[in-house]
Amino acid sequence: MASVSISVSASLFSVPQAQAQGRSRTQKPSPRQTPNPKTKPQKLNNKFKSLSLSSPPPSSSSFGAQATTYTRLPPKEDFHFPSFNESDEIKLSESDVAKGAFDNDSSGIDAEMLDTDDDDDNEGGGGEEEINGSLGFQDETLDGEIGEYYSDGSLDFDGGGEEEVFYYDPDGKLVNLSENEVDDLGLEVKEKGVPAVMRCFDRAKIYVKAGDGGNGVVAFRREKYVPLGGPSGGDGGRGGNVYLEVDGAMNSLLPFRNCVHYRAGRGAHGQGRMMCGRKGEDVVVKVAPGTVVREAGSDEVLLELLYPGQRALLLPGGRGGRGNASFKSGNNKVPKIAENGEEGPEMWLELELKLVADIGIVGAPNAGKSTLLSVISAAQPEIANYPFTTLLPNLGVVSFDYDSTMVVADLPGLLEGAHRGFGLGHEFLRHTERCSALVHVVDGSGQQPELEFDAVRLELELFSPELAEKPFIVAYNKMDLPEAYENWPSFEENLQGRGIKTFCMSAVKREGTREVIGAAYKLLQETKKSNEGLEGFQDQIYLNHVADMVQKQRSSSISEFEITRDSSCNTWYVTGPGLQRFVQMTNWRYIDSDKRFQHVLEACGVNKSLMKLGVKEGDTVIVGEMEMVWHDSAENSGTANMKKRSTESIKWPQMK
Ligand SMILES: Nc1nc2c(ncn2[C@@H]2O[C@H](COP(=O)(O)OP(=O)(O)OP(=O)(O)O)[C@@H](O)[C@H]2O)c(=O)[nH]1
Ligand SMILES: [Mg+2]
Repeated sequence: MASVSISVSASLFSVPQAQAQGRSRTQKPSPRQTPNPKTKPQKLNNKFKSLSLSSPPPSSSSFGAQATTYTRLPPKEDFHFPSFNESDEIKLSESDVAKGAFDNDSSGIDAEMLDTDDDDDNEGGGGEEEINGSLGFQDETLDGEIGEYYSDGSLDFDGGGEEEVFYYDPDGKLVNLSENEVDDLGLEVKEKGVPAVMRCFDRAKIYVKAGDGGNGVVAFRREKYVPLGGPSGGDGGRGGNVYLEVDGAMNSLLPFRNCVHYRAGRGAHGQGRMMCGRKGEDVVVKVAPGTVVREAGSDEVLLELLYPGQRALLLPGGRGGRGNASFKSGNNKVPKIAENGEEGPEMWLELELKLVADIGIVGAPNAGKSTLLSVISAAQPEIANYPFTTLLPNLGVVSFDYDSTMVVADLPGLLEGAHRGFGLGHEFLRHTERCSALVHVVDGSGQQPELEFDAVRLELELFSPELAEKPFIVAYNKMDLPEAYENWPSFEENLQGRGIKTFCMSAVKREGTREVIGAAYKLLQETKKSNEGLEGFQDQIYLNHVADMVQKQRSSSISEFEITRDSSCNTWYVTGPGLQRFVQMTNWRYIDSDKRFQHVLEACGVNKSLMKLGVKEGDTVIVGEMEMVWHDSAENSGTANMKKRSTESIKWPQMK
């Protein structure tokens, strides 16, 4: 293994890796490392200013003829910091993680960045730490301990006792703290995570709110020659609904990075002359096929939106408040009462995308997965001779003829230990859960293709046993290379001995790819056949159950309530969804609202229950958001009329 190529590969693929693994603040920096730059951003920025900008992102073409597939990371001695004196160019990863870390003036890298002294040079430390951080990757030592390599060749172990954190104190002095001390000080040390574009690719958190209903109004008809025209206040309009719709053109949840809040319009208020308010505008949130919806903080899946065109009514808008025309009755022909519009429900949602692909291409980094996808479909994924070229899944449509097509997903490479968060592939493995079958690409030119195959299989099994049970075929790639050609017979024999269907191909030369994809299609057909019964059923999935739940809660009876008492402050809490909704919709500006409120409390038994529980004169009673004071003077008056007694006994509302 040529050292140059390895160092380059390592430096390139470790860029996203360091991000994906999110080196935590508790990880111990290597002895030569200077403090975590995140603890002193100013220094880091200054450093970056002096180091960055002028260097055009170099291309990978001049490197990597020797790059190899890794199922585990290269040994420490093979890894060294790339020489920046070379005229060779380096291609930075798409994610621009390390953007700015290299100086254009490549007569050499900044001396401080390559500083191999053990001193704690603060000024140079920011740059060095960043380079180290971005180039860090993990390896397993002989005794199985997990360590992290850094570009200066140092190895750092996770499990080595109490972790340390370095930071600059206000005087600019370097301080080394244990984790506990950091917590005590309440220092905020930012964790490195996966880049936003990867984080938001298949996960999003959004806020949705249905529109509030418009208010009803009190109005009376006044018209020439129409004496006693009567009430004519119109009802408010209904609030807009929130829908979730599957948009076939979307293939990620990235749009939610910029737009988080979705609010439907509120209904217009009613007007005189019996004019009802306009309905609020609906809001349609478009999601990619394969989106799973949960309420934030809950594991329960609310919806699975799989097929383009599917539309779910998620939150129904609030009902419009009734105007006084609606309250006209034989007893009260001139009602001076109208309702507020009902508030629209709101919710934070967690969206998770699981791509809906028929076939998933899995394998170790650099095995040729993207090359295979580019050959069998019109997709043009990035292909390069270094691991982790693919940072996000790519989709391609393979069409055999007009009728038979299938969607194939090329996923980021899997490393041994991916289930523990090594590399990137694990982040995206859930996308294979919906695939009907898998194509496992193996780099035949690797040193031990069988081991590579087994390592990736193990990762799949560790991620999810169901995934490992999916039907799969193996595509042994790079047959055009002599090493692969030589290894093929033993590989084939080994796998066939285990009853695994194996094909050989050269994706670059487009040889053998048809057979591979033909076999994958056959597998797909077989799986579809066995799932036929289920598929028809899936199309009939009812998607409005969340809205139904909301409606059900809305229509819950007003007489279902609970009374609790806080004896320390003589306060009674009357709670119940029906009552709360009633309070919210009561418009206290109108005189008749008070009477109606009293009447309802009496009718649904709140007053009776309170008296039974021993409510006393002057106690506070809280119903919904309304706070009132209890007066039991009417009880002493001895009137037998409950309604009247209630009206007199409690002076509603007495705002505090
Ligand atoms: N010689 C030879 N090289 C190949 C073949 N297939 C792919 N390659 C090369 O292998 C390198 C990696 O190919 P990719 O398709 O990017 O590999 P990948 O598995 O998608 O890699 P990641 O996305 O990094 O996981 C590229 O330089 C390809 O040109 C092949 O059949 N023969
Ligand atoms: Mg790829």
